[in-house]
Amino acid sequence: MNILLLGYGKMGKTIERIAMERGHQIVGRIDLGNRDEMEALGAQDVDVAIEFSAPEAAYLNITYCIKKGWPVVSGTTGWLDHKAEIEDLCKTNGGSFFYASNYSIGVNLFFRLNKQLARLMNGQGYKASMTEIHHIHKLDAPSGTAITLAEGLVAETDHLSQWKLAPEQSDDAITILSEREGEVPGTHIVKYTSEVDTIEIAHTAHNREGFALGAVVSAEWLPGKKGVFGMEDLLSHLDD
Ligand SMILES: NC(=O)C1=CN([C@@H]2O[C@H](COP(=O)(O)OP(=O)(O)OC[C@H]3O[C@@H](n4cnc5c(N)ncnc54)[C@H](OP(=O)(O)O)[C@@H]3O)[C@@H](O)[C@H]2O)C=CC1
Ligand SMILES: O=C(O)C1=N[C@H](C(=O)O)C[C@H](O)C1
Repeated sequence: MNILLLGYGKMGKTIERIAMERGHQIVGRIDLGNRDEMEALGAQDVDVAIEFSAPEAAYLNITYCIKKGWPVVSGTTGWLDHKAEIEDLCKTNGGSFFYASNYSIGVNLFFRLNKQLARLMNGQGYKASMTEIHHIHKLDAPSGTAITLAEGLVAETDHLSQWKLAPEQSDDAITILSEREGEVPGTHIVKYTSEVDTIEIAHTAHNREGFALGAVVSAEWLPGKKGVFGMEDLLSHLDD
């Protein structure tokens, strides 16, 4: 496949390597300085765009791809206030849009475990909290993954209705603590505490390979499908 990379930083470069190892061609590597190269590409030049850029850039990048008729896989976090607009645009234009806050298979299994644990813990008198730890270059907080975990947990917990970023807190919210340390690729911890004990589950990424492989597999899956998709569509075979 001919893949256009929108965002050529830590993730863009890892995705490039994995995509080439899987036999794909990279037809453009776009960052802030060379957007004219993207504008020179026609509808037929790109089979799929993979977008890992920055919170302030994602909305325009994805909009551009959809209007150009390119299927687009995005993993950029920190812009989801505009996701409903993108979904509408995709449907209106008959486009193909795939989004995940985290493309790693392990994290997507962890999302399911998180919801199962939340169902078990509901009404048992524990206080839930979450910690996410990432490298010091990360622009957004909390992480997109932490938001997905919090939404899953809140949906399964009767007395919770929202999340808050620490130090903010309230009785109806799960608090997310965001820590930034060195070059940590991504760690997420969900914790339940009572007066007598603590139960916690954690996912620790050792590098960016899992995120990048998931994005490339999603990009292989998307072309030819119309609409808005996510990891639950890609991984639906896990339910069999
Ligand atoms: N969903 C997932 O599984 C994962 C998501 N992410 C998310 O992906 C995003 C990127 O992460 P990462 O690669 O680590 O970040 P980097 O900062 O390493 O790379 C971001 C890249 O985007 C480029 N960029 C900035 N603005 C634009 C623009 N307007 N158009 C095109 N490119 C632009 C930057 O260019 P320049 O250098 O010129 O500024 C840079 O090359 C983040 O939002 C992160 O949270 C990360 C890992 C996994
Ligand atoms: O910025 C990162 O690095 C990561 N961002 C994603 C997020 O915000 O959840 C996914 C992963 O944790 C790495």
